Amino acid sequence: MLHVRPAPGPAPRNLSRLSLSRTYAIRSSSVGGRTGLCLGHCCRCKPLSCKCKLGWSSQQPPDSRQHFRPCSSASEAVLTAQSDIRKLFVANEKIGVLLLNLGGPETLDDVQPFLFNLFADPDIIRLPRAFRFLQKPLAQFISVARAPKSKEGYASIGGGSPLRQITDAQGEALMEALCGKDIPAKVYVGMRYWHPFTEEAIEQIKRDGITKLVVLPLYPQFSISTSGSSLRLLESIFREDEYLVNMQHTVIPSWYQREGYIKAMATLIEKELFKFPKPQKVMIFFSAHGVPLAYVEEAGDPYKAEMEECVDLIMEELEKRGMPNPCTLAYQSRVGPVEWLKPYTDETIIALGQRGVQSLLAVPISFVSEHIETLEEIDVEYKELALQSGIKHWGRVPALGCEPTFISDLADAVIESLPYVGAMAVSNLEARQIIYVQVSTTHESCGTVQHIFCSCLIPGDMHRGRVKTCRSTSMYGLPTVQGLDSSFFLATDETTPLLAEHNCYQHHCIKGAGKPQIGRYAG
Ligand SMILES: C=CC1=C(C)c2cc3[nH]c(cc4nc(cc5[nH]c(cc1n2)c(C)c5CCC(=O)O)C(CCC(=O)O)=C4C)c(C)c3C=C
Ligand SMILES: [Fe+2]
Repeated sequence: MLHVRPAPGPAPRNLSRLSLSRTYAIRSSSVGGRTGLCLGHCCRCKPLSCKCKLGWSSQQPPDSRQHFRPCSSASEAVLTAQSDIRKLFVANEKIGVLLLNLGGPETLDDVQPFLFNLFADPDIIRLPRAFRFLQKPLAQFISVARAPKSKEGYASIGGGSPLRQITDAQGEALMEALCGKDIPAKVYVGMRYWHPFTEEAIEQIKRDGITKLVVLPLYPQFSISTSGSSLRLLESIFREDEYLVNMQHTVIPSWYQREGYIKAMATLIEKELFKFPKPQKVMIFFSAHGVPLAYVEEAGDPYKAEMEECVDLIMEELEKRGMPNPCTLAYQSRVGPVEWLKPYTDETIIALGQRGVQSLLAVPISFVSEHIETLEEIDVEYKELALQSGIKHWGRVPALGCEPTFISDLADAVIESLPYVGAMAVSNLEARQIIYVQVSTTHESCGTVQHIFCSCLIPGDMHRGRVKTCRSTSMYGLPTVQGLDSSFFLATDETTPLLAEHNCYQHHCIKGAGKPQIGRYAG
């Protein structure tokens, strides 16, 4: 079935949630000793040109620790909410932002080992516990078998993935944007499957003596297979490391609903629409990277729900701008024999052609950099398929990359998360069992139920079977919703009975708990 929404679009939504962000904390752990990567210094902190009111010194001494010396007094701060945050969290602190991303092979020789790393990840190939010993042999087998096809793809886009360069540029831009907002911070890039690996970034963070860390996966929507996997790795790194145990941190697990991101996407779409002969007739075709269906249906991955909501928000923004175009959401890039999220992009393109759609604008929606699946799969394969299927006019929206509104919004997301950095004591989290929960708020005045966040992390094994039997310790959701204090919502088997009425908030267990219950945020 096609997920096609004709004009004029979805029911009106309360857009106040656009300002919501979500933060989580990770438990701490240990790390191997590799060289790390960081993106350098606060660009504006040059003598006499430093715009960071509470920023680093204008000097750049060889000892990186000195880069964090506050360079002005609190009296410079204006008494606004943001400047209060600055006063509280910037002075005498060394703030780090860790961007998490997938990573990609930089040369054709990297392709097979990169694929091995990817398939060896139990969040990518989810084997039952009893078969875990097969993970690496299987990864070896699949990576060798897939490498020739993947190499062809990477060869056709210049011999390697552009992901590292783009992510580095985003990190530089984010650092500049933070500095421009008077938050001096160092930005680090930690990739999941290729250099610079997350472990390398963490080593650099330790060497730099970061005291407050914001972890920001560069995936707008959360999936177990992407942000979840990276956060799980980070959690295992943090677990036994003395330094990391004491380093205050927070995580922004997804940010697809942020106003700046939505507006930046709408602007990119708008610009491309006007390249068509009849912009109002163009079908906006959102193509998201797929995940196996079982992730959503069995493991409770919020990816599909977040994706659909994200598309709705972008379409609402376009409607507000006078572009009530029809739109479709489909899922691409499936791998292997199992069923993935549907509708599939290729089948949808064919069906749209058969239905007489003349103009299609492809929008890559699950990733904010150009990569093999935009440059090869969409630009070459799907374009060809569309033209063969009778579609006359084809266009593609570029990935956000370093688009200024987007980067500025990421900087705001980091700043908004600062009050939550370190709010969670690691010791409180021992022996908790985590389940998936979806947290919603019900507006007393109108009765509207509004989705707030979906807690997700997650050792993968806990997704199997009934929630009540899960054994893993892991994620803790921290909703950063206006009107809530910074106490934590710990969705655990143990805390579930403790949840009691609290204002108008409800929690729903996605799996296992049946009926929605009135809950409270347990601090
Ligand atoms: C939100 C984005 C992504 C999701 C979800 C995702 C899930 C997922 N991916 C694979 C298998 C492969 N992915 C590959 C590359 C790749 N994947 C993403 C993003 C998501 N993956 C990106 C951005 C990239 C490209 C990186 C680059 O080098 O440019 C690949 C390798 C390429 C290929 O051979 O096709 C594989 C394989 C699975 C199995 C999965 C969910 C379980
Ligand atoms: Fe992928």
